[in-house]
Amino acid sequence: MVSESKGTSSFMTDFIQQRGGFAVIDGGFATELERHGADLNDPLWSAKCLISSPHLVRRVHLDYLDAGANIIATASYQATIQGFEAKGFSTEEGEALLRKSVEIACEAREIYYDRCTKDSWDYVEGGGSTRRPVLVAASVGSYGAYLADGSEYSGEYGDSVSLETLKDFHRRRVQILAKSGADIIAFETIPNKVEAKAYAELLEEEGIDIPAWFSFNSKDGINVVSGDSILECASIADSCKRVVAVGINCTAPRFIHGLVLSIRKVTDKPVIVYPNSGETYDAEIKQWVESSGVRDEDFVSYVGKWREAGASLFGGCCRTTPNTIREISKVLSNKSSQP
Ligand SMILES: C[S+](C)CC[C@H](N)C(=O)O
Ligand SMILES: N[C@@H](CCS)C(=O)O
Ligand SMILES: [Zn+2]
Repeated sequence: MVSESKGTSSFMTDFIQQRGGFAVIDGGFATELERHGADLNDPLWSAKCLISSPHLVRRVHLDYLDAGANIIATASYQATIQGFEAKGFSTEEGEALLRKSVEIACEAREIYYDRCTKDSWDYVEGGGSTRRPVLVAASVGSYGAYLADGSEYSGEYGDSVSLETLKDFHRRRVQILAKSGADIIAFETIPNKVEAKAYAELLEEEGIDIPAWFSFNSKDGINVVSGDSILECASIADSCKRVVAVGINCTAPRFIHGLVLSIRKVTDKPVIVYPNSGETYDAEIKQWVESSGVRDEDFVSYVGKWREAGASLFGGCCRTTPNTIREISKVLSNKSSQP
């Protein structure tokens, strides 16, 4: 969609500007799959549904579009060729499943557009009728996500996993997703500096011609989960010309404000935030535990502050729902219409 580097660099700022200064991302994808009855106790986690229930994947995308999302992320967070091969699929079949994750999201977008037109939900701008544009973001989870042991929340891969190992691990998936019809690649829940570096080098070496966002996770509001400095991590993202937004996801809401301020110190690129509910993930049982009592409403009440701190893309991650996204959309639209 965007092939020139100039086009890539202004891709997200233009999108945000056209939307009125902010954009809304979707919420917990796996969470909504589970709400519809999916059992994600599997090494592929949410990506299992690409095989077992693609109709549910499409349904979840539509739930988030109906809730007001401007950007939907594909079911490929834990979809890797290596993971599919471990299930007995061929390399070609694994590659096809990756493409399918984007195809389903694009289908959902078409259904949504079609409904908007038929139901006249579209809005009128400059006299002509138009519809809310939606971006499809191809999700790429970390090597730790593939390990399926929750190590995207520690970022500790051991000494045997080098920068080159990580680049080789992600290379083919990134190549496939870049040519899949997605508008942007969402590198999410990045737990450490070396993986950010691997992504940045891959984007460059492979001449990836669609934009990307880098989103890190933190459990103390100061560093990313591995203990690496958020400033260093965000600087890697800032230096990579394909990266059009930098931020934080799958992190407790109470840490977001400080992290946005830190990221702002090292980049002028749009800042993206999509926190989780504040609960903790138990990888043994693949369940979220220890509710901190953060409710959708509490979460949403922080959004204005995050915007003041310099963020412009907002959504939710694990354990957030279409309700969260509906509330975020409402809060932001109300703020924008205020004098
Ligand atoms: C973002 S976490 C909740 C994803 C699931 C994890 N990688 C696992 O497989 O247990
Ligand atoms: N977007 C992912 C989770 C990232 S932590 C999913 O829900 O599949
Ligand atoms: Zn998450």
